[in-house]
Amino acid sequence: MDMSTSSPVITDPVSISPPLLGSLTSNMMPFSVMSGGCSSPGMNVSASRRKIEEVLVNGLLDAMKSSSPRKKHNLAFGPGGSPDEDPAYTAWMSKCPSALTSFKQIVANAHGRKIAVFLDYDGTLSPIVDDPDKAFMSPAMRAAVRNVAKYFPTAIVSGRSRKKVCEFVKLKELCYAGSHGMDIVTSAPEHNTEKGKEANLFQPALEFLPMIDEVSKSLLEATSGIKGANVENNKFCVSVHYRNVAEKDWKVVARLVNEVLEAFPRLKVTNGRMVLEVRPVIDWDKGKAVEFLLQSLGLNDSENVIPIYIGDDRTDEDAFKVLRERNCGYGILVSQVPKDTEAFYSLRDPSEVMAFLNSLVRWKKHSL
Ligand SMILES: O=P(O)(O)OC[C@H]1O[C@H](O[C@H]2O[C@H](CO)[C@@H](O)[C@H](O)[C@H]2O)[C@H](O)[C@@H](O)[C@@H]1O
Repeated sequence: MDMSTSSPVITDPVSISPPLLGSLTSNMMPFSVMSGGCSSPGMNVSASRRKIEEVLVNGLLDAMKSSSPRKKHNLAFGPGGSPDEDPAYTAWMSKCPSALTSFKQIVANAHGRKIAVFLDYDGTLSPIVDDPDKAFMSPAMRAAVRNVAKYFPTAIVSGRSRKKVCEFVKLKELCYAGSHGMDIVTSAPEHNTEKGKEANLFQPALEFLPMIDEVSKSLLEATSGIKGANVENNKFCVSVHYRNVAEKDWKVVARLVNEVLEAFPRLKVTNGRMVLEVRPVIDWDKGKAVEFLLQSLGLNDSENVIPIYIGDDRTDEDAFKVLRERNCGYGILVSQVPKDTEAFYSLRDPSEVMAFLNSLVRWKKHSL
């Protein structure tokens, strides 16, 4: 079932951990053996195991199907169509209004306080494209981000490796958190309010580096026969892209990822936009990365600092949640379809993100 069409509000699936398979199967073994009916207990064990594997693979497949409903909705609008024609989208906008039309409200609280800007990369600063190596940022967007960073402490928080996202963004005046926040450099000196502090490197999953290399190779090998599959090593996590894989083969992708992950109980799978993300099971995400950045940049004073986080993906929800729970700042979801979100506001696409960033700069210049 394609969940993207079953409900007007899309609930992003929770992470799926194939390593669960190990504990589930070992717990179930005695039951399978004792349940009898089959002459060989071994056969029962493997039948149970196969059943559980099937459940996990199907769970992964459901998550894959629901992870990128945009195309379908765009098609529904027809050529030149707009989300405004979709009543579900209009209803959702009343809960998660446009950050552009709500701009005055957003900055109303900011007088005398400091705004800090956090930006996701793919789907936020660059449009989603078929080839992950070609997700370039436009020069106009780069200029907008550069200007924002002149006036506000600014960080990119991406699922990409830090190196790759730096190569795309090409701006020195920012902080970068790559690998979903597992690789952070705080090096924007003019915004580091803790004077004299050296640029910091923070890598909470350092011990996983050899494991990630290994799993990346295994995934590459396992999926090499699937047309359109693409494995991207993001240093502390690995992306298995299926955007260009025929839908009939998605289950094979799910099965192969599941099989590879059986040998890596300390890794888990989450899903993004047409991508399965393999990462360490550590308690670290983009939300934790934002907290870390606020702390290390001397911006932890929730009375006087307003963090704004803009992102489009399931992984950005962790950051939106942190801001909501701290009761400080705003999450802004980039989406053209209604989604369950912890964000307060929304923007439709990277062009609206650019307009919002430019508005922030204009507002700041006026208020100086
Ligand atoms: O946290 P982000 O900066 O948003 O990174 C999340 C993933 O983004 C990239 O994949 C997504 O964008 C690709 C290019 O537009 C697209 O082809 C793919 O389908 C999307 O999932 C990146 O390639 C992944 O490694 C990141 O994890």
